[in-house]
Amino acid sequence: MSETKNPLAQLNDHGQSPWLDFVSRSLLESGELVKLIERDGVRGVTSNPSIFEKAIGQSTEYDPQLKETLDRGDLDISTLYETLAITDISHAADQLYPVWEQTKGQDGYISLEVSPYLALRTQDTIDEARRLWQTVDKPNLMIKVPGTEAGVPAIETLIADGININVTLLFSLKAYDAVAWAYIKGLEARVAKGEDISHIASVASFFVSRIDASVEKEVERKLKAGEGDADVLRSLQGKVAIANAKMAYQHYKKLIADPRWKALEAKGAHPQRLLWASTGVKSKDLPDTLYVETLIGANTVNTMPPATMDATRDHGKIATTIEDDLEAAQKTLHDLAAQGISLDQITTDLVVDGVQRFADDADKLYGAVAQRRAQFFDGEATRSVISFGSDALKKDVETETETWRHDGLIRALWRGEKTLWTNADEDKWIGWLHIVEQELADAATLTRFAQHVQEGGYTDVVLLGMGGSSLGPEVLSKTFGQRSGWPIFHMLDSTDPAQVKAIRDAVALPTTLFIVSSKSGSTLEPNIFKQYFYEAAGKNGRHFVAVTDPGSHMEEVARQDGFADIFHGVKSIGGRYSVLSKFGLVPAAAIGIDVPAFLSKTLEMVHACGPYAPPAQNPGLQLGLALGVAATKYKRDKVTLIASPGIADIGAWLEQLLAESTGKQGKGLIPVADEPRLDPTAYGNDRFFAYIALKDGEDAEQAAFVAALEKAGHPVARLTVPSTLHIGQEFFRWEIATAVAGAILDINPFDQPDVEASKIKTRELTASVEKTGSLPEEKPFFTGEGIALYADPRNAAAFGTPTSLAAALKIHFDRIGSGDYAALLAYIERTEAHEAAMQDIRAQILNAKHVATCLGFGPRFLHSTGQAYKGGPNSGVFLQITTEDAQDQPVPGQSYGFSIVKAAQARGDFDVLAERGRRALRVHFTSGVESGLTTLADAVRQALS
Ligand SMILES: O=P(O)(O)OC[C@H]1O[C@](O)(CO)[C@@H](O)[C@@H]1O
Ligand SMILES: O=C[C@H](O)[C@H](O)COP(=O)(O)O
Repeated sequence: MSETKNPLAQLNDHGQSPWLDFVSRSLLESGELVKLIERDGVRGVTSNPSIFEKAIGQSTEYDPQLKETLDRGDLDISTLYETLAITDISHAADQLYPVWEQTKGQDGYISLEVSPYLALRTQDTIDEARRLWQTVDKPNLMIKVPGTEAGVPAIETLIADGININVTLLFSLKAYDAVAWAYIKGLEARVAKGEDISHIASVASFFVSRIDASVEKEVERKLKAGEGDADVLRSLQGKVAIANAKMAYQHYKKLIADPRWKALEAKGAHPQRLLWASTGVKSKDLPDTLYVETLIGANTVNTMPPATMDATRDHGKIATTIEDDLEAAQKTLHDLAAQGISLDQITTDLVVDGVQRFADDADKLYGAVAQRRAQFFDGEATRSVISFGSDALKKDVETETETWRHDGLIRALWRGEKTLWTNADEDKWIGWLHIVEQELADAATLTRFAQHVQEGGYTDVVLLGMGGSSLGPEVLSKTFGQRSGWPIFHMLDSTDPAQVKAIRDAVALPTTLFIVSSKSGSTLEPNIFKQYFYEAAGKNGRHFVAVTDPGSHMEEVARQDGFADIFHGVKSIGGRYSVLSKFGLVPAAAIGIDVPAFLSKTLEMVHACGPYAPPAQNPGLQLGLALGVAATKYKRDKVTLIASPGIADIGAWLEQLLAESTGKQGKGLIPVADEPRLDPTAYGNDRFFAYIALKDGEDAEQAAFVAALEKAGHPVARLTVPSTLHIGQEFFRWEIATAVAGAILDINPFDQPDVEASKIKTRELTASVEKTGSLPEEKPFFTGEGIALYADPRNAAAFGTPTSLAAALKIHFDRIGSGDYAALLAYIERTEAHEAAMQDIRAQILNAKHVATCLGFGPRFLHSTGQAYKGGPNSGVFLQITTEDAQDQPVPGQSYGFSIVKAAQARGDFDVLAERGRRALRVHFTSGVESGLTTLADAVRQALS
């Protein structure tokens, strides 16, 4: 060896291994790392989230790999980041491998940190470390685990697994002691299992410069405040961190002299070396090699950022120093305490701050990856623009976005942490978050089913179900339309006998496939629909399939009656979140929709809304925050849905999602779908508009109307759907948005407590029919003009003895105040003509009162908006419409027909509305629906004129 070693390379001679605290694609590809190893004796590399943020987030070095990866297909942001990081880590491991071999596993390591988001959760840290260890699969990898309280048991378990661990974020002797013992215990556990411990390596990364930076701040504060002894305070600068590290080294010596350690050493264990981390000086007043020169000693590592490494190579003074001036070090620590600065407090705060800093940098890193994903992958999933209408709402949403980012709340949502909502059982209801990937993996089942439908020569498919079991399939069938060569889709979600009969008449029974859909399997309607059509179809179970949750009553029925197939739902998915599970997909497959293509497109939105997507760019989160903040802070709780004609039916699905999820405990979002238009300036300040626009399918008038709404200062979320195949993206976006809005509203978005109440009332009424043969007598407070008016005593008192229907309606409508909504609940056949007639009546109320108006057909809406009407804010004014039915249809096996069921449902509904103190009036048509509708429309006109 003729050449003199540069100072950096001399460190090895003092028993210290220099490691590089940096990694990047160019460092590895340019041969720079190999040069550092060969020329400077560098023996390892460390990375952390901040380092990857610099490498990936602030350069274009990774663009080629990103592009190439995305060209093969979309990935979620964390997988995308990991693909890049793991490529670097593996590459670095290969370049360091010769060092690992030469030093017999003492050095030659590359460290990869577990996600900082997990630093406070033990089991997640263990799972993540194991996953990374297996994925990288290199013997010279170290997994970095924070030395937090949650990290300590993880370290013990991982060491016992045989994984090399770099314990990071250590600041205090106490924390160091805990992790040192975790290492010892982990090794002992291996010995107890008879496993080898000679190949396991670990370092304890003691952070240096951050301590001095904190002390400096405290010293400056004290000097400014004139507290303490100024000279002593000044003398502390640049000394405390080194003193603390020196004490750690003394502790290390004690630990390796402990008999428990000695026993392990005898079995070939490597000591857990102290690694000086955070050795780049943070203060410009301190020498750049300070945290190198003062901490040199046997069996230590110093991981240096490139600048510190360059400075050391250039002018470092290398000598063994770690045990120099121990007394002075002790005095420094004593002086610090005497000046009233608590090192304990500083180090405690630094752990919290360290976790947050790494998480903040990880947020930036994922943000940068997300941006590149958007740039290189034309996923189109994020095309949404929210115009807030006011700076205040915009600012509040931004503040809320920052809270969600800082506190990692979107990840809490994806983990199903129930504290995000009401701490009830929300964690049991998040299966919908992962259903798209799961259904994609099971796509073959649906392809087989589609084939079965085609081979069966079916002309018609009839879906029998309510709410979440029917609204999604309805959107899909209307959005995709009749596919040539595939059966015609029909749906029954009404107990109106005329509607039941209309479906029966519309289909060719011998070539009809019935899909009986009910998650619970116990819902009244699908059960009686099945009885009716099973009889009608000659009890031929082969023409029936069931979609239901495993073990339900419906499954039992399906088995008994020999159904052709039974498809299972997922128990952790509630009805209104089930459209992307078999509940939406079985009917989709039956009418010829390309399910895998549909799901693949949907997955792009799942990725865009994923746990690692930056909150400001997460389309579902942004929509949910806007909805939640607008409702809670600005009373803009009437979510008015406007959709392009080609996807218009999504409004009905959204009504259920929003209303049933959020309308409870006197709070909630009131969805307003398919409402006639009003002059944009005439709307109240209680509206939030959402415009779901089909690209290339926009209606010009509608688009102009939306632009005018924005101009008038209303908040408008514009969501662009690139094509009908993208409709699944809207399902997922809105599911996330609803769950988020639920968190802001502080309700459980996954239960429907008030729907049950009217079901109970209905059951009581049908039970009484069983006994007496008819529904209990009720007394109208007005009859005439072919109608009868009913109300509970409290509501009836408001009407006195009206002289006409119009007079009663006037009293009723006069009860509507600003901020209220008027709802029409029509228990009549849902035909185009009836819908048009009801929409006319709705328009009259809207034009006269300028309040939000809703229209629901019973009993369909009971499984949708019904929850919010009863459990949501008491701002609804309800007009229930019932009719004498011209003709009944029997319910096989029951003493009553559909007409009685529908009447019992309407009465049960009304009773609960009354019980909840709602303003409600029931108009009953005694001479049939057609004349009743004409009479009602006239009376409404008079009442409002
Ligand atoms: O699929 P099921 O269990 O028959 O339920 C139908 C609908 O009834 C409700 O449970 C209550 O209305 C909805 O949430 C659900 O979508
Ligand atoms: O393992 C290395 C640490 O993550 C790194 O040294 C921290 O350094 P910093 O305090 O400069 O961020």
